[in-house]
This record gives sequence, structure tokens and C-alpha cells, in this order.
Amino acid sequence: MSGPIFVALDTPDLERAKTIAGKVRHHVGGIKLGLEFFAANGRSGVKEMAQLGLPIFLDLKLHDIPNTVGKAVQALRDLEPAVLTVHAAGGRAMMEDAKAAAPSGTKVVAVTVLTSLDGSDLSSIGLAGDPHAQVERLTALAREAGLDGVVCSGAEVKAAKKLWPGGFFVVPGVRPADGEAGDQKRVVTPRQALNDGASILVVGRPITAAADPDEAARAIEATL
Ligand SMILES: O=c1ccn([C@@H]2O[C@H](COP(=O)(O)O)[C@@H](O)[C@H]2O)c(=O)[nH]1
Repeated sequence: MSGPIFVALDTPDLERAKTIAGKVRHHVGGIKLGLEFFAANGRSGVKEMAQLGLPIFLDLKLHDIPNTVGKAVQALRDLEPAVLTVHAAGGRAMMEDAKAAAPSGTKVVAVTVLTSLDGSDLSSIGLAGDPHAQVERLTALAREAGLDGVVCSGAEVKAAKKLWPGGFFVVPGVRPADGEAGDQKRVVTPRQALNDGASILVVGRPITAAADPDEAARAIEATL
């Protein structure tokens, strides 16, 4: 993969996704397509975006029983995404089945604790302890399940990498120093995330909501 920035094209509008990708393509290493894009455009939309020639990160955050997730990954095989996500909370067997069903060139990575959650959110769903401990627990589980890496916030990536030196670490929820956090709760700067061990950075609104997405991507790239 070339540059570390994957731009999150969170839109249901295929033409808008193509326009933004076209504008920022020289300043990003790939494009991330998530639930909003996939729900609106499906597999054909992913194929159309792939024609731009940038690596595709398919962020579907699959989370179900092992058989269902394995079959879903099987159905996605021909899209050959560079990166595909599942939720680590689905458990070891689910992650094993996802990895077994994925193409060999796809990195299957597990979401540990969403960057939009803090300690009080975890308490409200019955998970005691801070996000840090939960990220460490799920990173160890993802490693045991044979995945390629995890998704965590920049606040935990250093600890996760210490547990798994050869892992692939995806860090979303990054914001330039003066950036709006929005719904993200565990936020660090792109530079800090890379310093602490991120393999790739996921950047959405700081680029896509900017008046000039190309300039915004360029400015973030210049800080790295
Ligand atoms: O824990 C997670 C996992 C995935 N995401 C995704 O990353 C982008 C972030 O977008 P911003 O606009 O830069 O906040 C978005 O597509 C999420 O689905 C995440 O934020 N946190």
C-alpha cells in the first residue's frame, strides 16, 4: 500500500464518492467504503469504485454467527478488497471463519472498540473497564484467531502494537490538531497515530466535508 491515508467515502451517492476520490487520489493510499456506501450501491458500486485503481478498504464490520460471517465473506471474495473488517466481539470462531473465507490478498482486521465510544459508553453496555483494556483483550483474541490486524483508536495503538509487533493497525478517529471531533470520542492527530504504530489512517470528514478535499488531504499528508 502506498500512502497511509485511506479516505472514508461515507456517502450513499456513487457520483459524489467518485468525484471526491478523483480529487484526492494523489494524496491518499486508498479509499474506504463503508456501510452507508454499500447499503446504497452494493457490490456493483464497489466494482465501479475499484476502476479508479486505488486499493479498496471494505469496512462492513461484519458481526454475526461464524457460519453467517464466513458465507458473507465468501460472497465478497471476488471484490478482492485490500482490507475487510469484522467485529472482534463476534468471537474467535467467527474471526477464524472470516479469515478462512477471505482471498489471500485481503487483510482481515477486527474492530476492537469503536472510536465513538468512551469508558462510560462501555459501562452502559455492560463492559466494565476502560477502552484500553478491552482493546488489548480483543487484539490478543484477533491475533489468536489468525487475523491480520485490528482497528483501534490512536490512544491504544501503541499498546496494541506492543502485544502484536507484526500486526496491521488501522486507526480511524484521527483529527488535525484544530479539527472537529464530531461523534468521535477517542481522537488523536494523524501524526501521533503514525508515531505510535498505525499502519494506515482512516480519514473521513476532515477531507470529505472540507470545501476543498484535495487541499485538506494535502494538508494532512504534509503533517505526516
Ligand atoms: O472504530 C471505528 C471504526 C471505523 N470507523 C470508520 O472510520 C471513518 C471515520 O470517519 P470520520 O469522518 O473521519 O470520523 C468512518 O467511516 C467510520 O465508519 C470509525 O470511525 N471508528
